[in-house]
Amino acid sequence: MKGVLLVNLGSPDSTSTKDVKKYLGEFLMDERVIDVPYFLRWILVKGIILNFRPKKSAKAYKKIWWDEGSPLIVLSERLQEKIQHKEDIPVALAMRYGNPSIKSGLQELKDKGVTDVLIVPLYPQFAMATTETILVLAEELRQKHFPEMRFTDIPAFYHKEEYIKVLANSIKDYLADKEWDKIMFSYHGVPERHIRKSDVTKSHCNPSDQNFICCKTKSEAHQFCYKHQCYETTRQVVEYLDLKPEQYFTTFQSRLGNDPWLQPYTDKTIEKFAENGVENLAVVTPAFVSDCLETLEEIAMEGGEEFVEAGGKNFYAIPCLNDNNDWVDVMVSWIDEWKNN
Ligand SMILES: C=CC1=C(C)c2cc3[nH]c(cc4nc(cc5[nH]c(cc1n2)c(C)c5CCC(=O)O)C(CCC(=O)O)=C4C)c(C)c3C=C
Ligand SMILES: [Fe+2]
Ligand SMILES: [Fe+2]
Repeated sequence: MKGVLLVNLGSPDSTSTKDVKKYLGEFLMDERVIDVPYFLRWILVKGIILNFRPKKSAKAYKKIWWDEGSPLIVLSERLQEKIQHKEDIPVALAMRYGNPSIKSGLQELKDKGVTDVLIVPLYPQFAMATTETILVLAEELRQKHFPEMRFTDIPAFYHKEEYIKVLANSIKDYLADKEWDKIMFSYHGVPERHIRKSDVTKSHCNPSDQNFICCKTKSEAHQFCYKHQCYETTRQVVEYLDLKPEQYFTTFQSRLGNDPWLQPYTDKTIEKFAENGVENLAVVTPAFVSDCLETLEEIAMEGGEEFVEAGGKNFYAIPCLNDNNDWVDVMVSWIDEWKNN
């Protein structure tokens, strides 16, 4: 029997510093997130980051937490429920870090008699810190606990026409009654090193190149190049919306530590735009399928404040696709395509 496992990033169980510390410990000890040798990672995470970050992050989580729980989890649950409503095979939800775990999601499917699982990482663009770590952990769990199961996965869908269409229409609908000068496409950042590590050609990607020569040059590296896939998402959306070059800009947010991350940085660009006379700025965050700490706090709250303090007037944080009905239909069509094959 066939079944589906949707997988998102995950959130702490609550906004207590203790739960946030536990969650960040699991997240940041992942070798595909902080990709340094184990001993160095242990010192960095357990010896340094976990001593100050949980308190700061817990404060941020408190600002966005809902009565029902973490927005990321609640919105992922709503998506799963709507998909399940339209599907006749079991659809389960799991998180890469925290709860519900991938192991519990697979167990839930197993209990319903599922042996053939479609794993759907809820990330439009591939990154080793997101898609890859989900697939690696799922395979480890399969070998250890679910050897009778067979897995297929939905690869990064940043270039799929139907995804671009729902994303572009969600932007258009949200901004329909608003006056805006520029749309910023803000993607979660990754260290430049991650881009080099994921380059299957070992020589194509140049993550610090601000002219995107490598991203525009056709290469098999693009199948796993986060930077290329982000710019390609922007390119296809602006083409669909028929935007002029001066009406949009791509940036990267949420950096951690002192290594070089993908640039230009969102926070610095928001400030620069306001200082240079942009009055009405809209921000869309296409690396996230569900609204979360990084969109609700870092962009909508912090970014909005920065913009106004630097002289901007109106700041619009465009919601993620969340449980948008057209998005649900696209997901159902991809599941059906696999199911009927
Ligand atoms: C080295 C650190 C990090 C990498 C690499 C990274 C990549 C990455 N993350 C997301 C999506 C999300 N990240 C979220 C929170 C978050 N991310 C990091 C660090 C890295 N992310 C931290 C420390 C945190 C925790 C919050 C904080 O302390 O600031 C979230 C939100 C989770 C929530 O509960 O709402 C998401 C979603 C992507 C897509 C990505 C690479 C492409
Ligand atoms: Fe992150
Ligand atoms: Fe590139």
